[in-house]
Amino acid sequence: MKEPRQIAVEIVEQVLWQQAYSNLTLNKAASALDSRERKLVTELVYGTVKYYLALAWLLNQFLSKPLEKMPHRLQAILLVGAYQIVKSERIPGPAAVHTSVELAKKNKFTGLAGLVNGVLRNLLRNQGNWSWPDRNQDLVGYLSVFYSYPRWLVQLWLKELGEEDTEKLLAAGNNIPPLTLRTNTLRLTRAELVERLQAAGTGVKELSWPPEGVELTDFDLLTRIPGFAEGWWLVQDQASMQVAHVVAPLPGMKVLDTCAAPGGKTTHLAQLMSDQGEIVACDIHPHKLKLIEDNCLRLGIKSIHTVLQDATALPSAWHNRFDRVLVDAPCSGLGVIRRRPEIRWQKAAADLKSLPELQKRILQAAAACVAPGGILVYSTCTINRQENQEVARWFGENFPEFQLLPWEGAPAGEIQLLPHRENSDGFFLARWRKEDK
Ligand SMILES: C[S@@+](CC[C@H](N)C(=O)[O-])C[C@H]1O[C@@H](n2cnc3c(N)ncnc32)[C@H](O)[C@@H]1O
Repeated sequence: MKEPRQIAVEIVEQVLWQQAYSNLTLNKAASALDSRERKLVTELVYGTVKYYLALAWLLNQFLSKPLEKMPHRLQAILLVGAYQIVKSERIPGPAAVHTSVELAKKNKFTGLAGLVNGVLRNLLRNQGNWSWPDRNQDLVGYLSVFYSYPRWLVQLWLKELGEEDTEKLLAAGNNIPPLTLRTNTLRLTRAELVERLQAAGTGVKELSWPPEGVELTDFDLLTRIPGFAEGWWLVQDQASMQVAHVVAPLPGMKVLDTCAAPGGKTTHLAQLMSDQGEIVACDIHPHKLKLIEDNCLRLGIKSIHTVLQDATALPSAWHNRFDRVLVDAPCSGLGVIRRRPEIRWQKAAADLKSLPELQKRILQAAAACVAPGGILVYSTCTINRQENQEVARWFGENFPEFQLLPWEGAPAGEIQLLPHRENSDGFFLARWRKEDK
């Protein structure tokens, strides 16, 4: 059986240099660990991946050869060690140094164990005197290194949000997000869910909004929380839970969800419709349709049927047919960085370029499917004007038969939710009504 720090180092290596997802890789490793070990590995992986740039910057101050020139496994050992010294509040510095030296030896870097020892000891000794890029000389460099984000992303947000909001957003993206569940109100009420979770020893509290939302305050492993197989709940962020309420479908309606997998919002729509009516849930990837179907089965939903469909080319037979149409578009995901810290390293500015074109094509196809007097909602989980406000503006200019339709909290008919303001994921929503001919 491998020890937790060894597991953490291996996962960090896979996430930083082999494009692995931290949550999936962690889940796979987690089942073999006890609760204490799992918490440690989770903290080390998320913390090290998140603070990669800041930790590399600090390590490089005490290395004669750049960190980036070392083998990935050795870099991972040094980074995990540095994370424990720089950011972890519960691991004593000397223990972090000692365990990192042992890891270097176990991973066949015996000749470099002295270097690991020296660098981490130096880092520890200089606590309180670490130097960062000069904020006055190089604001982008400072924010990028201190908060550990790529330069292009800091530049993008500085341009869009200004210095104050950008700095708050960068800090919020490093916070540990709350774990929230949506009650499956087709099976039980929120009060019943809270009662049953508490009876099983899970710490839980009701969210002030939306009415189905609860936050887990104390739990061990998600899969051990009662009610998963019984379909009592689904994991969903508070911002994401807003979307179905903005779509606001009624029982008996015809609803089209153009980009529906894995089914978080589409199953929420079914709940709000008391599972009465018809929801057509499309996705372009066949394997993802299965995720929607599995969720429907677990949650006991019958009103959703899945269709393998490219949303840029929706069938003409669907034109003017749907009372509600949701476009929860493929996007850059910059609003969910606090949940998936590797997004910041695995994406590049160039990856964002083609998205607005795709989003516009989907919106255009979706607009044709809205029945007269029906409602169209556009949402993304990103913070990037080109994919959000710009796409919404383009739509408004090119589809005059649609009028922005405000809702409580969004008097302009569109809203950008920001993690540092709402303590939720970053989300964008816009809503229009099609004229009633
Ligand atoms: C943001 S996710 C949707 C999340 C989903 N609405 C939920 O709440 O669980 C975007 C989805 O769009 C799908 N997608 C990407 N391009 C598409 C296209 N051209 N047509 C239909 N679906 C597409 C992706 O496979 C992905 O599942």
